[in-house]
Order: sequence, then C-alpha cells, then structure tokens
Amino acid sequence: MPFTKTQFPGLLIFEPKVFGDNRGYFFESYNQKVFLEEKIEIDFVQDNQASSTFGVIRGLHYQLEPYTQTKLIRVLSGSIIDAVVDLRKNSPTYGKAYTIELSAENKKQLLVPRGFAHGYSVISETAEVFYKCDAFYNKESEGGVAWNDPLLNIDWRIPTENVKVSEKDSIYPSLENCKHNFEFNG
Ligand SMILES: Cc1cn([C@H]2C[C@H](O)[C@@H](COP(=O)(O)OP(=O)(O)O[C@H]3O[C@H](C)C(=O)[C@H](O)[C@H]3O)O2)c(=O)[nH]c1=O
Repeated sequence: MPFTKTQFPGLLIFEPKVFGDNRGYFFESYNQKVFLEEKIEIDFVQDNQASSTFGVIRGLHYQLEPYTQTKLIRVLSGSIIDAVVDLRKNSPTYGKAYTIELSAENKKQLLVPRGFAHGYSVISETAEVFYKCDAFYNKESEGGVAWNDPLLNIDWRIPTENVKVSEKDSIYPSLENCKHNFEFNG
C-alpha cells in the first residue's frame, strides 16, 4: 500500500513503487489511479518547483479560502525537512507541527491536505523541491506562521542563527497570534 497514515488526519506519506535496474531507477511520481484506488480524489491544477541552498527555510505558508491548497510534495535533488502545522480548528491535531525528511534518495512524498501551513528547510548543499497543488496561487490570499515559533518547536535540523529566509517569512505571527484557521472535514 503506497500510503502511510500519520497521527494528523489526512496527512499521508506517499511512497510509489520504484523500479530499479542496472541503468538506475524508474517510478511513477504521480498516477491519479493510485490515489483514486485509495479514495483520494484530488484535481491538481498547478505544479511548483523551487531550488534552494543549504540553510534556507521557506514557510510556514498557507492560502486562505477559496485558494486553500492540497499539496503533494517531493524532492528532485538533495534533502529537506518538510514541516506542516495543522490549522484546522476542530482537528484533533490543531496547532501541532509534523516534520519529515524528504529526499531524492528516500523518494518519499508528503500529501498535505488543505488547512495546513507548510514550509521546509534545506539540509543538503542544495535541494530542488517539486509540489503539486489543487488550487492556483493567489498572492492576495497568502498567510503564514512564524517558522521559529517557540511553541511549535520545529527542529529544522539546520543552524538557525544564520538561517536564510525571505523578508515576508521573518515577519509572520506566531501561531498564537495567527488570526486564521480552517474547517476540519474529518
Ligand atoms: C508560491 C508562488 C510564488 N510565485 C512567485 C511569487 C514570488 O515573486 C516568487 C517567490 O514566491 P515566494 O517567496 O512566496 O516562494 P516560497 O517562499 O517558496 O513560497 C512557497 O513556500 C511554501 C513552501 C509553500 O508551500 C507555498 O507553496 C509557497 O508559499 O514566486 C508564483 O508565481 N506562484 C506561486 O505559486
């Protein structure tokens, strides 16, 4: 079964079957049939790709309704610590953070439902991250939570004294002061 549940409802680890041989490997990085077999029906509409160097943190970001995004995240090269925070107000894991190492080597993917803030740190020299989204980018609906919120206590596994973040990522509020939350649909 290519999907592994986490303690966070709807947050799944996806590990497609990898076909290795003396040339290298092949795998279907996404196949709608595999998701539909598990009753996971997502209409992805946008693919994103970002390259970052060691010590970068991007996040923790979300988009507000009606532009909330489900994301399927994987790493094309290098390694990241992928982090999500459950912002679904009635979820049993509301306010909790989850982290996982995603890498070109482990070929793991993370399926992040709508209602989570998402970010990642780069723990290799460089990392290229690719993710599918089921809603379009909408700058005006962007929001975020502080990557260094002490209550979230995310272990980014990089030295944070000289972390590389964008200007907007250095001014997002802590979760406690974040005025946004989302519906939880079980
Ligand atoms: C996200 C996005 C950005 N852009 C433009 C806007 C900026 O001119 C430039 C860089 O955007 P930003 O600094 O917001 O990129 P990230 O910091 O990687 O943002 C992402 O970081 C975390 C990890 C996420 O999960 C989100 O997908 C997204 O918020 O790309 C676009 O044109 N389309 C897009 O979908």
